[in-house]
Amino acid sequence: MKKPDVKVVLLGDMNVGKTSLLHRYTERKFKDTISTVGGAFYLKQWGPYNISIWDTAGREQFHGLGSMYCRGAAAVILIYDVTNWQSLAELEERFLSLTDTANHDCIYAVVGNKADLTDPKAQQFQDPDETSEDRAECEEGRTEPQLHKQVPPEDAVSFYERILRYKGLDEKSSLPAGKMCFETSAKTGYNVDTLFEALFDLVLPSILRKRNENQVSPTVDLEECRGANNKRARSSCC
Ligand SMILES: Nc1nc2c(ncn2[C@@H]2O[C@H](COP(=O)(O)OP(=O)(O)OP(=O)(O)O)[C@@H](O)[C@H]2O)c(=O)[nH]1
Ligand SMILES: [Mg+2]
Repeated sequence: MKKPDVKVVLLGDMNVGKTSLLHRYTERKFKDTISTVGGAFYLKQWGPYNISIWDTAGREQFHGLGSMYCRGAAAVILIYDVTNWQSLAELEERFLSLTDTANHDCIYAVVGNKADLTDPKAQQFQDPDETSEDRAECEEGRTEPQLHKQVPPEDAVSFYERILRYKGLDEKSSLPAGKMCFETSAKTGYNVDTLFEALFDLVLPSILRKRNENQVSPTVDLEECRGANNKRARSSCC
């Protein structure tokens, strides 16, 4: 298996659509999901780089695993459901502290999913890479968005600003909220490529730094090491 250059982690409460977003991006379809157990990852080839995208479980019982999944992350996508205000509150109360193990220069995106339920633009969007069969299935029962958006975009922006404060980052020298807050629909594909690809571009410096560090760090010749250890072992046993 190829070695990932960087890690991107999806975090958020159960049912917000983390797995569906990953399916939409990687498989170009919206399919049935079952609540994630533990976590799972997908390896994405991005030009010459390999990016691992980690899908985590939102259920309370797996909460303890979150900080393990975030260890060494170059980007964390914090996902809420636009029709559920509590899912945004949970990001701050339960999930933000899990990112303490992420890289010091980790990038954060705040994503309101299920925009198709509230926004005609997101509802009418068509993923150009979706097969006609998958699209027909998705179109079934399509009606005008009827649900009330419980989370206005300004609340997501305020949350992003609080993330920067929590991380001790200066707002002026950090990526602006306007660039890091998204509304998506895993169901129609609205903004899904935009989200992942914007992040991949932004983690590029992290990838290059890591590759550089690997090049300059002294390499250890295992064969030579083994030889030396054998010699030492031999000499100590006599
Ligand atoms: N309308 C609509 N429904 C969605 C969207 N994304 C996900 N869903 C539905 O929301 C439910 C939960 O989706 P999942 O992707 O399993 O949610 P999750 O965040 O991975 O949940 P856990 O694995 O339990 O943490 C499923 O019924 C999905 O079909 C979306 O963009 N629009
Ligand atoms: Mg899931």
